Amino acid sequence: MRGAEPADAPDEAFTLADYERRARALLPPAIWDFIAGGAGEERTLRANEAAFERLWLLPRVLTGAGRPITGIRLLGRDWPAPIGVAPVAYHTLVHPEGEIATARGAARAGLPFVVSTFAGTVLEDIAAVAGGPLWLQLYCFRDRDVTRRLVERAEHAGFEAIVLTVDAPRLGRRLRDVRNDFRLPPGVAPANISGDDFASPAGHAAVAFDPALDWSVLSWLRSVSGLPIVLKGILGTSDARRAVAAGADAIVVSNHGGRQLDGSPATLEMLPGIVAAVAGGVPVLIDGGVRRGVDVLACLALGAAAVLVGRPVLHGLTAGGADGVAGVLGILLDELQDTMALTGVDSLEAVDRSLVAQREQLPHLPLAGLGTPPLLPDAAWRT
Ligand SMILES: Cc1cc2nc3c(=O)[nH]c(=O)nc-3n(C[C@H](O)[C@H](O)[C@H](O)COP(=O)(O)O)c2cc1C
Ligand SMILES: CC(C)CC(=O)C(=O)O
Repeated sequence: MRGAEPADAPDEAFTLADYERRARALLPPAIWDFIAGGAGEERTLRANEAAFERLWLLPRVLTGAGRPITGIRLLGRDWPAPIGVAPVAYHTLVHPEGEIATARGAARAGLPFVVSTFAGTVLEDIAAVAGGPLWLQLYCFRDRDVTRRLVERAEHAGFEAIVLTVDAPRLGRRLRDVRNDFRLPPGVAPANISGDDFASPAGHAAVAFDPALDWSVLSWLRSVSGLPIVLKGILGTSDARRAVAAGADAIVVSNHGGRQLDGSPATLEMLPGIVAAVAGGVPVLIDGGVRRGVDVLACLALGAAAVLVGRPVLHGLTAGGADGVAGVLGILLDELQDTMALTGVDSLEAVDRSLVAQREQLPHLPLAGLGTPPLLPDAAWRT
């Protein structure tokens, strides 16, 4: 239960949870399930959000902090806030203008948009309305010509980075979709790749995705594009180190929103170890379960350079097209500013690990010592 919540879909949305309820009330159940669902028993899906419940922020008082400044610089570009739109397939499932409306909504905040390989609208059309950095998310297909053409088109259209998804040799077993025998509705299809039968996302991935990718894919990608390469789907420290050694320009700590390996840990739990392993070598982004400004600040306190947000953007798009996307991102940004002000910091450089504590590690709380393994093994807390 998140705060004072209305029982039904609210008329006005003040939180991302409000947008989620509105979207659920509007979408056909099988489409809702495709978006909301995860793999297997959805343990990882639940864990992503639950991990944030285990962290408290520790406010500092009388710090003299003024108006919060949320801007960051990443891969050579200024972002007005450390928040971007995660790559999500088929925005046309929930709104006829699909990614065009999403790009317009993100543009209002000037925030970046990572466009999926499976976008339902044309890359060049998205670029024409975008207002912040655009990155292309890439699935590497068995057919490297199809993959290469997609990268070349994106580069030509002004996309600024390639986000290679590395956690999907095939799709995870998403039981809601299996039970619903989920198919894309007529009129929803990828707009930037063609020739295959895309109706069943899992069936298509099984035949089209390269199931045997290895680290050499990075040098192949370098041979076809000069754009920065971001690896999305890193969850372990050794893979994070390997990514830096292999020349990745950034990584996204992600479990694909709990849609791939059910039983893998929450991204927030893995973040501190990965940040330590990477040791400043490349920026570390994170996605999975970010639903509030407090969650954004918690990720930054644990060393993330920025967060990506997936499902909430689709909820906004469902509820109100470009306005809804702008609404979702605007709420996150407002909440981040509130959180910074109330925590006593006015710039993101001032955000560090001393701002968070794992609730089980606070000795004076009744929950202390109940056996939950520490999220922050070497966490310092201030009392
Ligand atoms: C409906 C849906 C479609 C997705 N499509 C893609 C995709 O095409 N490529 C990709 O790398 N990740 C995809 N993802 C994963 C997201 O990029 C992201 O990792 C995840 O949604 C983050 O978690 P959140 O939804 O809790 O914010 C998808 C997620 C959802 C919910
Ligand atoms: C069409 C799918 C391959 C998109 C995806 O990555 C997902 O559903 O998680």
